Amino acid sequence: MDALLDVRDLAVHYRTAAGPVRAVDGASFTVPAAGIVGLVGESGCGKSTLGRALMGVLPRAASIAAGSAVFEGRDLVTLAPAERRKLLWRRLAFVPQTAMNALDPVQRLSAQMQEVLVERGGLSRAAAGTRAAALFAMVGLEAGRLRDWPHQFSGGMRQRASIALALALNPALLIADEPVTALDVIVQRQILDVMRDLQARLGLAMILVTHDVAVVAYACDRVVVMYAGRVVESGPVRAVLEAPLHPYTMGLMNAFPDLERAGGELVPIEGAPPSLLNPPGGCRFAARCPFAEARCAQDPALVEHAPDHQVACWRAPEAPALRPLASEAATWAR
Ligand SMILES: Nc1ncnc2c1ncn2[C@@H]1O[C@H](COP(=O)(O)OP(=O)(O)OP(=O)(O)O)[C@@H](O)[C@H]1O
Repeated sequence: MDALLDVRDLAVHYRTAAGPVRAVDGASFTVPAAGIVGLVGESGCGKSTLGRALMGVLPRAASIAAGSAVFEGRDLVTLAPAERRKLLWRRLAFVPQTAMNALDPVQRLSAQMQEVLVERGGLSRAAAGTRAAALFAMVGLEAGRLRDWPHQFSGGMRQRASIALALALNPALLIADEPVTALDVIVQRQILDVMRDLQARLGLAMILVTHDVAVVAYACDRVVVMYAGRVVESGPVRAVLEAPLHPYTMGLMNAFPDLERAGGELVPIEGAPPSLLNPPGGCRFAARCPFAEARCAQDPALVEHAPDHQVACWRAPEAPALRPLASEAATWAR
């Protein structure tokens, strides 16, 4: 697989009074040059931190402690800030967790577009106006709405506008952090349709950070499942979601309603991810895993179990026998 981005053993720590919080603790995965990769896991598993580390927009208390993230042949971890800034918007763009963070509430959309297109992209004002209208059309917004202020937009429209803004300078990789989380299901689907359509038309790569496995199933080509700061399973969406190898992936699939049809029993995974201040040794999911055994006290490595399908679970070879059990609510009851 030709990787656009190759993340290896990436570790990101927050400095706190109690010691380092290992929010990302040895995460490895690749992103191909085109297609949508879903980065999925429960709240607190380190997805947002990972996305922000790749973008170079970590909060002050956080820093990359180890690993690499090679994007178009250059390691984002060691890249000088000035070099990294050159990549932002042009090669690498970001849609932050709330669209209101992407949009400036005190500027009309047209001014925000101009700022990116003229100041960062070097377009003339006239060319920027044409490009802004085309970008709005691409995400399904009327060009006339460029004159509006962000507060005049609905949540879905704001999300469309922030995607248009992120795509302004034709990036090769777009990282979107929970782009549909605050929206109702119908609007979620519309935004995901826009993202899929743009991916296909423009041929770029996207990383879609989400806690919702139904979003991954609906919109993504590949999936990277994160648990407690680590990648526990990754591969093509179909392979991973139709035949999950990790009990955490199996559990996530029971815990979310399907975007396309209602119904079906939702079974939560009891408990919560461990604190990343002092992560447990061995498999980090073991404490919540209905299939944990003595050997799970040892840390399972992320290995290629099937072509292009990686998993970190000692019991992955038994997955075909575990899957039917994992779909029963009783298995997860404590
Ligand atoms: N500023 C911070 N200081 C200390 N710890 C933090 C900080 N921000 C996040 N963390 C911790 O880092 C871990 C990962 O958080 P992160 O937000 O990346 O997870 P997430 O999977 O994206 O969850 P969410 O969807 O809730 O944002 C969590 O344990 C969280 O408590």
